[in-house]
Amino acid sequence: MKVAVLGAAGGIGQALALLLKTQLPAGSQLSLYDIAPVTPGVAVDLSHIPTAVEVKGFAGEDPTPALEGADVVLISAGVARKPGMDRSDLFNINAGIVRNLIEKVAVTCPKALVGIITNPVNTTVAIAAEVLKKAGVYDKNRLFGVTTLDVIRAETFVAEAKGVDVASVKVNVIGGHSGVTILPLLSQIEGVSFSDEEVAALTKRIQNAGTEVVEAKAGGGSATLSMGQAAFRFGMSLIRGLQGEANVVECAYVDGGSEHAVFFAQPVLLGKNGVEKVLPYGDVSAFEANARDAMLDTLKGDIQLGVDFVK
Ligand SMILES: NC(=O)c1ccc[n+]([C@@H]2O[C@H](COP(=O)([O-])OP(=O)(O)OC[C@H]3O[C@@H](n4cnc5c(N)ncnc54)[C@H](O)[C@@H]3O)[C@@H](O)[C@H]2O)c1
Ligand SMILES: O=C(O)C[C@H](O)C(=O)O
Repeated sequence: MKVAVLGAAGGIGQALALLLKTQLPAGSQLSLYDIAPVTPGVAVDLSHIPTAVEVKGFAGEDPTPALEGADVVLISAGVARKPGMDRSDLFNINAGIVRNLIEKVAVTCPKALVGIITNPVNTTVAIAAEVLKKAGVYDKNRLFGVTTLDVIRAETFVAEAKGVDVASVKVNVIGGHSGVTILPLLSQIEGVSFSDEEVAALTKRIQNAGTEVVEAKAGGGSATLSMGQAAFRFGMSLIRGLQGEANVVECAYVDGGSEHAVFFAQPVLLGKNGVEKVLPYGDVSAFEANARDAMLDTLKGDIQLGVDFVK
């Protein structure tokens, strides 16, 4: 198994690379790429950790050597928010970065499963899809927007609020990855109940959790450590699916034939070809149905921005 991390010298990239180096299956290869010249050094640093995972680092303008033979590509290359910014404010810089990297993926490892972390995810995933279509290699089952951070936040905040074991809390988060497009389905969580006020407050906190971190870091970036963990969880699920493990399910932002939007985050069954099956997200409360319907114009607008960028 070869996993490539693009943006590997960054806050997310380094946290993710550390987790992958320590926990990828024995015999795996970890390939780190970033424009930052420090990247080969990050790889040397990690290579001193005694696990049976080979690490190589690549810097410079061309990610091709890092992508050769990759089974999974996780992309966190790009700029992060500062206080006062929305994720959409990152579009001007990150759209071009994702386009250029995906152009190389299309040529070098078109069969790889690609997870996009770079914001604005609602738009960068659409950009990636259009680039892959242009190159004639688009397979909707192999492209994912990584929304796992919303899931782990929801699990953490629910467990805190209800005083239950966090390991027992499972939450589907549907829609997209920004503001009102993040919709945790709190009504489905087994063993706990919420008042209307609690639902409203928890939903808002999960939607604003990225901003909570951006403000707490006071200009020093956005979530990196929790995102490293989220990307690791998602990347490992992709790998477990590729290896033929049964019942590997994660919520992800996919082109899955949703009735709501071309790209929509919901639970997907992962397998040897990426998305094995897009699963129904189940029953929702009236509050959740309203919130879902109310987000759709925003989500569709975000997607269209990505389509127009590549055309
Ligand atoms: N999907 C999510 O839930 C989620 C969560 C947190 C952050 N993010 C996003 O992830 C991205 C990265 O965040 P971060 O905190 O790691 O930022 P960071 O600034 O710490 O790291 C970004 C890295 O990307 C590299 N980079 C820039 N342009 C590049 C290019 N063309 N090719 C290769 N590497 C390039 C930089 O050198 C840097 O090392 C941001 O866009 C952020 O908004 C997404
Ligand atoms: O909020 C951000 O800008 C980063 C990320 O999307 C997050 O949810 O933490």
